[in-house]
Amino acid sequence: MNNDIQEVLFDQANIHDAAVRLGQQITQDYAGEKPVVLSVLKGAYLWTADLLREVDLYIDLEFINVSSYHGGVKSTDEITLVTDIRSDIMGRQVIILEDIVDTGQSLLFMKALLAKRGAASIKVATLLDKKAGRKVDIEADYVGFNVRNEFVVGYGLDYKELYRNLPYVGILKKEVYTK
Ligand SMILES: O=P(O)(O)OC[C@H]1O[C@H](OP(=O)(O)OP(=O)(O)O)[C@H](O)[C@@H]1O
Ligand code: HPA
Ligand SMILES: [Mg+2]
Repeated sequence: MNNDIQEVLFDQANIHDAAVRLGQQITQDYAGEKPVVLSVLKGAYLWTADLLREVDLYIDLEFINVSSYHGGVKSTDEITLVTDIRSDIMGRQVIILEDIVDTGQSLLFMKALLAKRGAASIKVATLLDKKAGRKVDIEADYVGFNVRNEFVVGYGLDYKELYRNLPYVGILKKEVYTK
């Protein structure tokens, strides 16, 4: 599996530093509040575990599963709500946890859904921000790292459902998905 990686961009130590930095910011920004944290499956599973252990707040943790890439390297431009949340978010402060914001379409879909359901505020904490990939005008509030316009895998991010268990984020060799 490691042989399919062209370059390691962020290792475990880098990611831990980002979790500490963002965890402290979120703890300060939401002091005295009890936000709902919405983790976006599957990609955000490791980021959720690492970031939230650096957040010193009472939080409600919820999971939502939206899918756009369906395993490939390109957004299908069609967002599917695979599993919805069960709790009522009316009047709540919501923090969405993403592994990556790329075209921005998944995020736009979720923000619209949460706004329609009456969330009081919606912010986004993403490990990776691929600004060059954007197709819609949307930004994350908390960003671990900016990433260049390459297809990356690892630490939750997949290609054909594989590589999510790599302990780092790296660029997938092009030959893996062009052959
Ligand atoms: O900004 P976008 O272009 O919408 O891309 C970002 C989203 O796409 C990926 O999810 P994917 O659809 O691959 O589902 P997964 O998390 O289960 O892999 C990623 O985990 C983000 O949720
Ligand atoms: O670069 C990426 N890698 C894996 N999944 C993704 N989903 C959006 N962008 C990416
Ligand atoms: Mg994916």
